Amino acid sequence: MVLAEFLCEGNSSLFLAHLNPELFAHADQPLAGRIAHLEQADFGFVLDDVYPFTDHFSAGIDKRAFLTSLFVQPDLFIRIHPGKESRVKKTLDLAEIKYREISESTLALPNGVKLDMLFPEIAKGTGLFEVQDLSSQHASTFFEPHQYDYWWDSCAASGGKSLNLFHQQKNIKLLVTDVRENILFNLDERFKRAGVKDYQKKIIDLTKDPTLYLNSYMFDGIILDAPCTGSGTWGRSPELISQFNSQQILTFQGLQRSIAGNLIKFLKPGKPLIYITCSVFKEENEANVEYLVKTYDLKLEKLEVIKGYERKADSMFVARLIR
Ligand SMILES: C[S@@+](CC[C@H](N)C(=O)[O-])C[C@H]1O[C@@H](n2cnc3c(N)ncnc32)[C@H](O)[C@@H]1O
Repeated sequence: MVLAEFLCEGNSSLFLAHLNPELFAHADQPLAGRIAHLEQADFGFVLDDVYPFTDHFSAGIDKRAFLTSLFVQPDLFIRIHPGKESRVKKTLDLAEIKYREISESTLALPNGVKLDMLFPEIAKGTGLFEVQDLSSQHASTFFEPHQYDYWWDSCAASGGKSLNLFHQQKNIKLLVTDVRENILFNLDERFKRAGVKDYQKKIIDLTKDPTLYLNSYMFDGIILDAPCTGSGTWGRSPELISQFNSQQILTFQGLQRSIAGNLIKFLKPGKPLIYITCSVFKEENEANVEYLVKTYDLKLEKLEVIKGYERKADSMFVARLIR
């Protein structure tokens, strides 16, 4: 507990000042310095013990930077609906909320800001912004939809990625599916607020062949934002680290392969499958891309390990594969 206070709260911890004044004397250092201090001192602290799955990391992940980021609360990111930018920023300025402007429409807010109290009009159905992690917003730049395309968001949940798609290109047809009926009710609410009316919705378990539901549909793009370990998001929910067992990685890999395998025949030749995870494990990321390329003769156009840990955001993976 004392070590957690030292790492997460630093010299703002009165608890630490009271319980361990000796350690408190080092608490004004930056986080990297506090970690180094604990490693050298006699506390038995080993940074690797905090997240014992680093052998599974995707290529390019800086182990020490990633582990260090776990002691910092990620920011809360919003993506403002087109045309609503000045209205949202004015409300935040009036409430004296400090935010980082990532772009004209993307803001980073301190975690814990009560957006529903600041913007009560949202509860009445006014769409102003989407709460969406920065890395998730970045992954969506891989969509590149064209006018009049027909897209399928296959694991849509409450529709975060679909809304990105619509904001990139209004004139598309969209099918959203998920295995969970309830989450698609949330999608309806969210789409309504965002003014999106024209979409089709189906509840489908994609571990089974969906031909019965889709007949001869063919899509210009398919988004597979796959169920995954979520290992790139555990900075927001560190309790999940201790509950996780590395054998689960291959279970998710199997699920992701099975879902992907059931989608591909519905993709028009020459069109993209956008494969996304919020995992930092290579088995769910590069290894799956390699598998999909080999098994279904897809062409890898580009992929990216999105290093959210460098930007107080989640870490994710995205690949654009062409049939
Ligand atoms: C990472 S979430 C998707 C998040 C969403 N795309 C967004 O941007 O908010 C993965 C989704 O896959 C769905 N899922 C899990 N197993 C599935 C299956 N067998 N068939 C279809 N969807 C499934 C889950 O219900 C969950 O909503």
